[in-house]
Amino acid sequence: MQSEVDPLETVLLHRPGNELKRLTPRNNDQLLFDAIPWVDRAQDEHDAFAETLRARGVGVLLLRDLLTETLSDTRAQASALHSGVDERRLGTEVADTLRSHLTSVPPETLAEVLVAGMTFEELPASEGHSLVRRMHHAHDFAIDPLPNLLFTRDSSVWVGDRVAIASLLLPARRRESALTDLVYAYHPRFAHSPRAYGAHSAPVEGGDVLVLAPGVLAVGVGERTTPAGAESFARSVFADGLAHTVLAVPITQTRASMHLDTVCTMVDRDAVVMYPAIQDSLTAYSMRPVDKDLEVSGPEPFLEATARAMGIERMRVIDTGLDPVTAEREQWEDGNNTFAVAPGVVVAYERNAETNARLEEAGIEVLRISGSELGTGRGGPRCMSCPISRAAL
Ligand SMILES: NC(=O)NCCC[C@H](N)C(=O)O
Repeated sequence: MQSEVDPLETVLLHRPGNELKRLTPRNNDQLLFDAIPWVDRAQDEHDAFAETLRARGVGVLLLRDLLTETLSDTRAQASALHSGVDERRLGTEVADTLRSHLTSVPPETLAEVLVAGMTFEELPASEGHSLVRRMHHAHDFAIDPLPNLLFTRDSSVWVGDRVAIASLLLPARRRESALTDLVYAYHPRFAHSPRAYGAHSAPVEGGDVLVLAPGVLAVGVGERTTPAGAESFARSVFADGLAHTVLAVPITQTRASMHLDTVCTMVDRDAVVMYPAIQDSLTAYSMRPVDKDLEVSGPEPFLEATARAMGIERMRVIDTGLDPVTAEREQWEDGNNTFAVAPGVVVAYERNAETNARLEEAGIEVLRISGSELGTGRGGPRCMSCPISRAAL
């Protein structure tokens, strides 16, 4: 992975499943969804997204399949039970019973529990006495569901030939990286993939990381990725020789702009689509390696810093030219969260008609998908995809 826009070869997606059926008006805020999705329709939309990618020759890997295959390895199973069964929540009696039950189930069932979670009423029966069982409500979660696993972008990031397991900030998402970590550690397909960064480091989420060009990364710093996360990530990629410049890009700490890719994505080798409201104010600090340390300069305008680091004359911004209200509406609905499958070819939600029209006027091919249900989790095509390999041109 040398750039955001090189022709996509293989991508990791997660087809949403029963974990979405756990969302209620009482828990959706905490589980980071803005509405209650219609699950069958969300699955249809996701199938169409995967088919759009396959039709372009992309190899689509589904996280659920990889996880099930991974869990046939007993070391992976032990590690999954360690991260999935929380003794602090369950107490020793329930935790022991649950662990021994989950050790005896087939890998598909274990994968389902790890992804869709388990309520107290679904716990296996036991002979022992437990205050925990008596006092918890039947619908409380013994294992939390992971509805945001859909957004595979955020829990791991490939840079060059290395995979970095992201360190997710919010409790509702933290366990996602334990699952991706497991797949990369034990699935035969990834057996010898070298690692970068690690899930226990300072917070960095994949939606904040843009691979702008060979050796040049941008990392959004805002609601999810912290300054410490951006700096440690930069130190780690410099130590591994994966980059010569990392740009730390401050973004507003709001839900609308939770990651850098909600306001800016690359659509061509030298072009981005960007939320107009931030175009003139976005800045970047440049980090470069010097003698085992790093040098920090800036802040300076984002577009100048990126062009210089990439060695191009200027970064083109597809000027959506939208009036502020339409721009705000389409940004909220992930209009700027496009997913490049090749230089100048992106997948985008069809509902953002104005942004898509401007992209086409600028010569970008837009592959439209519907996302009215998928979008209830507040993420677009880029958020829902983790590119694993792109053809280096
Ligand atoms: N890269 C992204 O912007 N991902 C979208 C994540 C949405 C998810 N509901 C979250 O709040 O983390």
